[in-house]
Parts: sequence; structure tokens; C-alpha cells
Amino acid sequence: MDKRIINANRIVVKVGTSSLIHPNGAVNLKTFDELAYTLSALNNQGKELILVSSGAIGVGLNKMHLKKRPTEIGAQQALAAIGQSELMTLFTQRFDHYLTDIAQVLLTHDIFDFPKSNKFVLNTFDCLLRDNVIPIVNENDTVATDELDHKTTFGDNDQLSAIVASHVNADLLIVLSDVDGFYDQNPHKYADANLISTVSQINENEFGVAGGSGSRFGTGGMQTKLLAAKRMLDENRMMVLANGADPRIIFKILAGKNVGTIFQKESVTHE
Ligand SMILES: Nc1ncnc2c1ncn2[C@@H]1O[C@H](COP(=O)(O)OP(=O)(O)O)[C@@H](O)[C@H]1O
Ligand SMILES: N[C@@H](CCC(=O)OP(=O)(O)O)C(=O)O
Repeated sequence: MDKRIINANRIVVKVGTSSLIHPNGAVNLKTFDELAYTLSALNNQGKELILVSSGAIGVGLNKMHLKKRPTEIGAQQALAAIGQSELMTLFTQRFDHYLTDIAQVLLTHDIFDFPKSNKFVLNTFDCLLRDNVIPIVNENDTVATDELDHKTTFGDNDQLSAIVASHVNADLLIVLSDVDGFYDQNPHKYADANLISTVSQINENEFGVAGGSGSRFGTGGMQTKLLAAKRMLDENRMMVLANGADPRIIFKILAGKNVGTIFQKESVTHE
């Protein structure tokens, strides 16, 4: 059993579009509800939680009855703006049900590079966590200027979640996606792909088997999840990648059960 996971108190959870939106484009209400239930239960236990949630563009597409993501950056940003308020409405409804307060925090990847902004952002997190409010973070897609291919994608919450975990000095980053963990090849393409349960270092071999996004709405795929994991490993923090189809999996992770892929420097025996 991994004591560091069981004792983790400050936890960043990242949930991807693929877990929040069905392949047909509709909102996955089950995930929203189970996520709100799980994080509320942990919050009541005294854990400090930050949720990094994608889904603004996915929810925006659904709201505007669009089948696919526009290629034009402005149109994507407009959809993110439409979807973000809807996304927060969905979270507010579900978290209200469990009597948990939430807050919206929109960030850019570079915000922590500016000392003043860094201080303000960290103060905001501290105040929210002190008051038992769960911050729900997304990239501020309207102003984001990441050097990515803006034709098909912009922003990347996998790395943003690692940046946040790093700056708030989190004990653990949990990334929920539509796969059970990190495989030796893309499981959506190769039926004989094998799940890797522990990764202690990330180099060209790992990046070599990490493909792009598997869903219509996800963006980064496994490449950006590995970049997030690499940052965590470099700082001797832990990251677990697990399937977000049922976010109650977080309880199993925090009980030290062997689920998903754990990225950690030392190898620790699971139960
Ligand atoms: N080696 C791999 N192991 C697991 N998944 C992989 C791998 N390579 C590529 N993928 C793809 O990464 C996808 C998850 O990334 P993405 O679609 O961006 O999800 P999310 O919206 O959760 O961020 C999976 O659905 C899978 O198709
Ligand atoms: N900020 C964008 C998400 C970008 C992103 O990283 O998406 P994903 O690969 O689903 O985590 C949105 O909310 O749609």
C-alpha cells in the first residue's frame, strides 16, 4: 500500500472532455454527478481539492448543436466562452446537491511566471481551500496564447493541471480520461495493448508510444498527459492516470488500490 497516496491531503484532479461528453456530443450527466459526489465526500473528510476541468468547447458544441469543432480560432474561443458558463452551471447544480461550494478560476499557462499574478492566484487558491470551497479551474480560452496548433486545438489542461499542482504544492495529481491508464500502445487502435501500472521515468520510449487524442472532443491525447506526468516526476510528486467513466475511482486510488497508471519515482508496493 502506498502511504504517500493514502496520506495525500492536497489533491488536484483533472478531468478531460472525453469523460464529460458522450461520443454523441451530449453531456455525460453521470460523470458530472459522480465527480461532484466524490469530491464533495472527500472535501467533507477534510481533503483539499482543486478540480481542473476541460469541457468548455465540448459543452459549447452541444449547446450550439454543432457536430464538430470549428477550425477557426475565434470560433473555438467563442464556443469555449459559451460552453464555460454552461459547464459551471452543470457543476453548480451537481455540487449544490451535495452541499458543496465551488468557484471558477480561469488561468493561462504562463500566469505563474509573473510574480504578482503568481501571488494573487496562490492567495485565491489558499482562501478558497481554507473556506472549503472547491476551485474549478479551466484555461482562460479567450486570452490563451499557447504556442499550439490553433487550427485544431488550443490550450491543454493536462499540463495546466500539472502547473497548478506544482505551484499549490499538491501531494497528488489525478488525471481522469477515457482510458484505464497508460498503455504500451494506443488501446483505441490496438486491441492487444497492455496497461502499464507503474512508470518511474519518462523518456523517448514512453513518448514514442503515446499517441494523440482518441475522441472527437479531447485535444492533447497521451502526449500532453505524459508531459504533465514528467513535470510531476521531475518534482518528485505523484500522478495517477485513471479512467474517469466513474469518478468514484478516486476513492480506490486514495485507498492505495492498484488502479490505472501511477507515475512515481520510487516503486511502492500496492495492496
Ligand atoms: N499509449 C497510450 N495509452 C493510452 N491512451 C493513449 C495512448 N496513446 C494515445 N492514447 C489516446 O489518448 C486518449 C486520451 O486523451 P484525450 O482524448 O485527449 O482525452 P481527455 O479528453 O481525457 O484529455 C485515449 O482515448 C487514447 O485514444
Ligand atoms: N480549455 C478547453 C480544454 C482543452 C483540453 O485540454 O481538453 P482535454 O484534452 O479534453 O483535457 C475546454 O475547456 O474545452
